[in-house]
Amino acid sequence: MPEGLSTQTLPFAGIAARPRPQPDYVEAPLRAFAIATIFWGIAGFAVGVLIAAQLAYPALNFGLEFTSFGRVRPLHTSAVIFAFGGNALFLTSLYVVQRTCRARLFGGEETAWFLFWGYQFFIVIAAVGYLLGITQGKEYAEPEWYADLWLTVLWVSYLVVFGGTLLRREEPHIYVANWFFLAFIITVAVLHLGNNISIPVSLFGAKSYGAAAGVQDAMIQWWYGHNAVGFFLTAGFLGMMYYFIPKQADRPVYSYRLSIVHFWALTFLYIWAGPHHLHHTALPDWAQTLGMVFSIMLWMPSWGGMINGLMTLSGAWDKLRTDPGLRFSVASLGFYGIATFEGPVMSIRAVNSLSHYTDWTIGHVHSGALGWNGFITFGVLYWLVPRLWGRTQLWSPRLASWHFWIATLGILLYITSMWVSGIMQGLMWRAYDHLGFLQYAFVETVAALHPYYVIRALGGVLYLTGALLMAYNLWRSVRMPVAEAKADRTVDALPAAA
Ligand code: HEM
Ligand code: HEM
Ligand SMILES: [Cu+2]
Repeated sequence: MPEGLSTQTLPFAGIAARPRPQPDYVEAPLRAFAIATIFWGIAGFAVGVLIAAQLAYPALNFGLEFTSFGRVRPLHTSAVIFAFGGNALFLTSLYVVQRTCRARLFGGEETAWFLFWGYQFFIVIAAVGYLLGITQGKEYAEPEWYADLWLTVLWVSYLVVFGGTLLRREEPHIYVANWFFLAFIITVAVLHLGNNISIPVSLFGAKSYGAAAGVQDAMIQWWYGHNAVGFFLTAGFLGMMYYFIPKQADRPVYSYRLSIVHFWALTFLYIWAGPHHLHHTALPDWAQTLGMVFSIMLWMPSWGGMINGLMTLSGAWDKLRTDPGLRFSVASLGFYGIATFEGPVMSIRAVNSLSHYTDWTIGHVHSGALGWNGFITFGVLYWLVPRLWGRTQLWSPRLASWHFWIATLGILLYITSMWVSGIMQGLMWRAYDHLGFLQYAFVETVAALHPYYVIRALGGVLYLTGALLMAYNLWRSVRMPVAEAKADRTVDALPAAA
C-alpha cells in the first residue's frame, strides 16, 4: 500500500473482499449523456475546423451573416466547452457520485432525464441565438437573459440532485472526486449569477443591458471567464481524474492526503487569478499584480494534482501498452502540465505584453482544451461507455490506438503552429524601424500568419478524424453481443489497496 494510506483514509478498501448488494443505480439518462458528449464533441470539433479554415481562407465565410466567423466562433467555444465538456461532466459526476456513495441518484430517473433534456434545450437555444446574432458580447457568457434564466433553474436542480445523493450516501466518507465535482457545481452557479446580472430591454425581446459598466464590468467578466476555466474545465475534470484513473489503472490514488491539499490549494488560489486577463488595461496596477502573483502560485497545486494522477500509475505502467483508454488519460495529464506551466508564465505582466492578443493565447487554450479536457474525456468514454451498456470490452483497442496517435499528432500541429505564429505576431507588432516608426503594417502580420493557420486547420482535421474513429468504435462496442463481452457488474468499487 502506498505511503500515507490506511484503510480508513482509502474509501471502499474492503469492498472487494466483502460484496454487498448494490443500490439500483440510475443509468439510462447517463447513457444519453454519453451519447450527447460524443455528438456535441464531434459537432464542436467540426465547427472548430470550420473557423480554423475560415482564418486561413476567408472565402469560407460564404458572405452570409449566419456563417461569418464572428457568429460561428462562439458556436465553437460553447459547443466544445458547454456542450461537449458539460455533458461529459454531467455524465461523470452523476455516475461517480452514485458509485462512491453507494446510493441511488437523488430524484431518481425522472429528475435525471429532466437534467438531460433541460441541458440540451439550453444548448440549442444558446446556439440558435448566436447564429441569429443574439449575444451579450461576453466571452463564454454569450447567451442572453432568457437562456441564462433557464440555465439557472437547471443548475439549481443539478446541485439538488448531486447534493441530495451525497446526503443519502451509505459510505461514511465523501470520496475526493465528489469534492471537486461539488466545487465545480457551486462555483459555476456563483459565477453564472454574478456575471449575468442584467436588465432586459423588453419582455419579448432578446436584448438586455448588464448592470456593471466600464472596468468593473471587465473585471467581473474575467473573474467569470478565468474561473470558468478553473472550475468548469479544471475542477470538474479533476473530479474525473480522481475516479477514473484509479479505475483504469486498478490502483488506489497515489496519495489521498495530497489530493485534499490539492483540492483546497486549487480552489483557494484560482478564484483570485482573473486579473491576468486584464494586464495593461484600465484595471488598477495592484489588481493586475494580485492576479499575476496568484497565477504563479497556482502552478504548484496544478502540478501537485498532475503528479498525484501520474503516480497513481506506479506499478501499473505496463497497462499503458494494452489499454488505449489509459493512454489517453495519462497523456491528458501531460498536456495539463504543459497548460498549467505555460499559464503562470503568460500571467507575468512582461510576458503578457508580448503574448496578449496573439495566437500564443490560442495555442495555450488548446493545449488545455484538446490535450487535457479532450483526452481525459476520451479516456473516460473508452472505459465507461462499454460498461454503461453492460460490456467490459472495446470492439477494437487497435482502432482506439489509432485514435490516440492521430489526435496526438493533431494537437502537436495545433499548438506548435500557434506558438510560432503567436510569438512572430507579437514580435512583428512591436518592431520599430530606425526612425521609430512601426516596421510592419497590420496587414503584413496577417499575411505572415497564413501558413501557420493552414497547419493548425490540418491539426484540427486530424483531431476530428480521431473523434470519428472513437464514435465508430464505441458504437460497435455497445452492439457486440453480450455473450461475447461478458457483462461485469462487479467493477463499481474502487480497487482495493494492493
Ligand atoms: C478540432 C478541434 C479544434 C479546432 C480546429 C479548434 C479551432 C479553434 C479556432 C480556429 C479558434 C479561434 C481562434 C482565434 O480566434 O484566433 C478557437 C477558439 C477557441 N477554442 Fe477551439 N478548436 C478545437 C477544439 C477545441 C476544444 C475541444 C475546446 C475546449 C474544450 C476548444 C476551446 C476553444 C476556446 C476556449 C477558444 C477561444 C480562445 C480564446 O478566445 O482565447 N477548442 N478554436
Ligand atoms: C495554472 C494554470 C493556468 C494559468 C495561471 C493560466 C493563465 C492564463 C493566462 C495568463 C492567459 C492569457 C490571458 C490574456 O493574455 O488574455 C490565459 C488564457 C486562457 N487560458 Fe489559461 N492558464 C492556466 C491553465 C489553463 C488551462 C488548464 C486551461 C484549459 C483547460 C486554460 C484555458 C485558457 C483559456 C480558454 C484562455 C483564453 C481566455 C480568453 O478568451 O482570452 N488555462 N490563461
Ligand atoms: Cu485565466
